[in-house]
Amino acid sequence: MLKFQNYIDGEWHDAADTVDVRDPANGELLGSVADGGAAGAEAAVAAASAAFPAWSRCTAGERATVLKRWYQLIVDNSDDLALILSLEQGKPVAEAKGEILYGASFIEWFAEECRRAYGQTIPTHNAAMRLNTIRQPVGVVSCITPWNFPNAMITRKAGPALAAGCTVVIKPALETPLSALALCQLAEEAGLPKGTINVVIGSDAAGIGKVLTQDPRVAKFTFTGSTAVGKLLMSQCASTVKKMSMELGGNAPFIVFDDADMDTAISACMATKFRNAGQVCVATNRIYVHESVHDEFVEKLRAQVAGLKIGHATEAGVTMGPMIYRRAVDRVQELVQDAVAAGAKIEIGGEQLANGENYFAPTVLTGVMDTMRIAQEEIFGPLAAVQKFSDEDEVIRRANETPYGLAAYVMSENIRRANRVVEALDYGMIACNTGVFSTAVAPFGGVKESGIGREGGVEGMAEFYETKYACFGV
Ligand SMILES: NC(=O)c1ccc[n+]([C@@H]2O[C@H](COP(=O)([O-])OP(=O)(O)OC[C@H]3O[C@@H](n4cnc5c(N)ncnc54)[C@H](O)[C@@H]3O)[C@@H](O)[C@H]2O)c1
Ligand SMILES: O=C[C@H](O)CS(=O)(=O)O
Repeated sequence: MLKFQNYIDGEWHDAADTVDVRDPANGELLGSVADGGAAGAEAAVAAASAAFPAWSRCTAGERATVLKRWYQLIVDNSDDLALILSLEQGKPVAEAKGEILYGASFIEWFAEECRRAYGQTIPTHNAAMRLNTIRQPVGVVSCITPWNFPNAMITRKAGPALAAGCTVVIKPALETPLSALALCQLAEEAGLPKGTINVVIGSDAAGIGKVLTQDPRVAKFTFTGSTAVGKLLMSQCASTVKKMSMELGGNAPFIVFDDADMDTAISACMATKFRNAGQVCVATNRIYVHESVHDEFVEKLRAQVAGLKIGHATEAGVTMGPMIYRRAVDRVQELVQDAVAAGAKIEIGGEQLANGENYFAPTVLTGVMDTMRIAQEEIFGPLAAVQKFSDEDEVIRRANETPYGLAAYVMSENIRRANRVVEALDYGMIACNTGVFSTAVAPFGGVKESGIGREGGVEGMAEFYETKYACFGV
């Protein structure tokens, strides 16, 4: 059986115990990984702390050179990385390849951006003083990441952190550790100095989390995952007043106005709803369709959903794989049953599939209401919940009636309406007439209970610096 280790201080470490990694499509054992636990996290923080002085003293150009080598190695090995990702997470290989290249783009872009970490000379308020600011890396950054994008959610943090001169400790999800370890293998080959990047795997997520959120040597904690866990980890960071960034849950509205281009709306809805079997933080969660175009939309969406090819990630032409584990399937089934019991109608799907215990049929429900669980909760599965609306003010009010505020989607060919609605929606990111908008060059993140801070763009670079103000008496 394949055995994998934790990567700490530039070395590969075994542990007394191991955790199994399985293919969610069929339960096949892919290998076992050393269970590093809290002790591993302590060692990783110590390594990152020891490596920080030298790495932060490198010039931006020196860091950029190493990071660009890492980027190129990821691109050169993207087929292998995609296969590893698909086997442990379940998404079709083509989607996994897209994630690998998307993830690599954060390393490439921030390797360049760190050269522009400018300070300021400030016009003085007092002739006897000279004022300026400098930007310095915050220090050791601890990261906890989810299973749904096991490569890109790491590089979206490690890219800017390392570029800024920080060092990182990463705890990936237990379901998908292999992608993180493969990134370390390539980081080592690229020449990232020992201790700059560390990955600790463990079944004791809470114990590892306490180290990563409470060790005084950690300057910043960055988390991507559910809002519930994010709130817990935020509270744990308070004891040492850590800088934090939180990329949390979503409940995205997808609004189709009567002046939408229907083919665009259908294509965007398919992309945002069924990518990764709906296990995406910015996945469409509530579909609001103007009453005048509702039936046409449902008929066309249903036809597209019927065309999805379900199967194993490595099977040619497969466009949707399994969900990550059984309890996720059971929860989607519960949401369907709750909605149907309250009057919703199953247009297609609505049941588990015979492909395997983690497969749920891509599903379209109509007659959904905002009061149903399916509209109140993050679905995180291949379940499209459609409801009607009558006018713009009504749908904006309904779309905003959620504690979440990550992503929203507006389908309209009317530029004036699109601008009005973008300004009125309480979300961190809004896509108009498109379904996939995430990029390294723009700030990704949410408001309200969807998170704090941004990843990507100049805002994403700033997350890993402190701005120091210096005042000189002359
Ligand atoms: N906003 C974003 O960018 C974004 C991106 C991806 C996923 N997500 C969200 O993540 C959720 C799905 O991912 P998930 O099921 O892995 O989320 P999760 O919150 O259950 O787990 C996320 C990570 O936290 C760890 N974890 C869980 N409990 C912990 C604890 N007590 N202490 C320390 N670590 C702990 C897990 O092991 C995993 O590594 C969804 O809500 C989705 O919206 C958000
Ligand atoms: O689910 C989490 C990811 O952030 C989605 S995306 O690939 O960045 O759009």
